[in-house]
Amino acid sequence: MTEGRIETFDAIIIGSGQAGNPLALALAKEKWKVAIVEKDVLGGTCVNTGCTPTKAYVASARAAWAIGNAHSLGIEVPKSPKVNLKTVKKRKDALVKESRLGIRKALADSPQISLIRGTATFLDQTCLKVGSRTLKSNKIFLNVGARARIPEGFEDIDYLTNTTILQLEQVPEHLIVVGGSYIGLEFAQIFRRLGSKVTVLEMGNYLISREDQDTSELVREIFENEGIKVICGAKCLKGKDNKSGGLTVSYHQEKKDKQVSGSHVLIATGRIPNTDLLKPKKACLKVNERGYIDVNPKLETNISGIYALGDCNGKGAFTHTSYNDFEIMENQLFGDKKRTLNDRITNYALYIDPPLGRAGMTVSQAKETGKKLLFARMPMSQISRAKEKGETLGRMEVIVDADSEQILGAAVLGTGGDEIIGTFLTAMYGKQSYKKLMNSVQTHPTVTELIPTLLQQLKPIKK
Ligand SMILES: Cc1cc2nc3c(=O)[nH]c(=O)nc-3n(C[C@H](O)[C@H](O)[C@H](O)COP(=O)(O)OP(=O)(O)OC[C@H]3O[C@@H](n4cnc5c(N)ncnc54)[C@H](O)[C@@H]3O)c2cc1C
Ligand SMILES: NC(=O)c1ccc[n+]([C@@H]2O[C@H](COP(=O)([O-])OP(=O)(O)OC[C@H]3O[C@@H](n4cnc5c(N)ncnc54)[C@H](O)[C@@H]3O)[C@@H](O)[C@H]2O)c1
Repeated sequence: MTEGRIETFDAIIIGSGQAGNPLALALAKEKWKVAIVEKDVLGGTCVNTGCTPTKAYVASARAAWAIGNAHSLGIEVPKSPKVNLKTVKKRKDALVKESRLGIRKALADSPQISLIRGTATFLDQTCLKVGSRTLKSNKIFLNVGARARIPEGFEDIDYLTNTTILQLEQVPEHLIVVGGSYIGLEFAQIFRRLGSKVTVLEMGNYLISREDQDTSELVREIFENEGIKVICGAKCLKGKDNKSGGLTVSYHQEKKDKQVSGSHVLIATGRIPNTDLLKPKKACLKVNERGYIDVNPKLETNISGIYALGDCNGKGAFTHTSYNDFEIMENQLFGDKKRTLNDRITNYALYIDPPLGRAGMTVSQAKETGKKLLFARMPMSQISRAKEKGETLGRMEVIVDADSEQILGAAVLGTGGDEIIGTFLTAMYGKQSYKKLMNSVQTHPTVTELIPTLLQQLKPIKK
């Protein structure tokens, strides 16, 4: 099986992601001897090629948009600000570096932790190979994350992914975005606002297909009003690098073969877990047909002593879900063992502008439960704070179980939606009757202060 010297640890963590780093520190605090293995830079997707850099770009894009719209608030500035993508990138790089250095320092400050650079592959259920080293432990925690999925027909062209688009120093002339979901939409609006012509090609009949169709249609309207071309029902089949420069994407729509050419193509067609790199078969680790490692609510895999956390277990695909996996693991190891995946309420935000904050079920999902439902919706155009800001696009909506009076889900597409959604989420975690929130007094003038009014307007809806 293994040859040479074997290095033994109390725990081995693979991947310095949103679960791996805090777990290493928590185990070290309990005096465990820990190895954390990372094949790339520290911090994983969120820090380097996900949340931090994209939200830094969202802020720059928002500044460009605000200047363009300042005249509507009585501020006279040139309508087309000059965008310097090199400076935008430099600001982003500094933020990323700061986070990465923070992680490096925290890990280095603990004598219990060995940071091992390289790709880990299983040799058996307790041993891993990293370069020429062999590591052994009875506790192995996998936090290997995911990478961009490149569809067949695009492998050989000069495409961009969420990683490489963040290295550009010139704004693309015409960015074609393949995939109209979270990654595609955030980048589409960022680059439109920074000055690109943008075309979004989405295979499904509507954008962000996990949302209710009318939410998706409202997002499409907002995008089209900003000059983004949205083409749905477009199955992208292949890409081609043009001899004269630029690229062409061929797609199938309404039974016809069509094409669109642009200067750059971003592939945003989903993620695949990095579990293949681990050679999971060597450990007899059960991986599903999409490559995700099967776990139970305690994050245990089919192999005793091996756990999977974060995007690679397919139970969440967000930074907060990965971090929550760490919290569950810590509780299972050192706490009262009561925390599990079953406690988690779905929540996330789509960082377009205005943002979409989401908690719990969509209306379509709530209807599928067969419960008696109450529903209310309020347009942002009726909310004073939104009017004062001059940001009246979008709406708030909430869905309630009529019998238990508990909130099943909420969506806030509108100014501050990413923050406002937290009010609904808190009530949901508290398992309170919606009437508690309805009878609360919220601060004026905020969008949140209209949540009690929204709840007063709840009406039964048909299943
Ligand atoms: C463009 C983009 C924007 C996003 N924006 C948001 C957002 O706004 N909000 C949000 O909540 N989520 C967002 N996400 C999702 C979020 O980034 C991830 O869910 C989050 O980073 C959790 O990842 P993780 O901890 O599972 O693993 P990761 O952070 O991906 O870390 C896995 C680490 O494991 C390493 N690794 C993999 N295999 C091996 C191996 N065999 N040996 C050694 N090391 C290995 C990798 O190099 C990597 O560093 C975004 C994602 C993308 C791509
Ligand atoms: N704000 C956030 O929290 C945030 C932001 C970005 C990414 N993320 C995370 O990253 C994950 C991945 O995001 P994503 O947007 O890449 O993936 P996704 O799986 O959400 O969407 C991929 C989209 O590409 C489309 N598609 C697939 N193949 C296609 C083809 N050949 N032609 C045209 N369209 C095609 C699909 O229909 C789908 O709408 C998300 O699940 C999310 O958890 C989160």
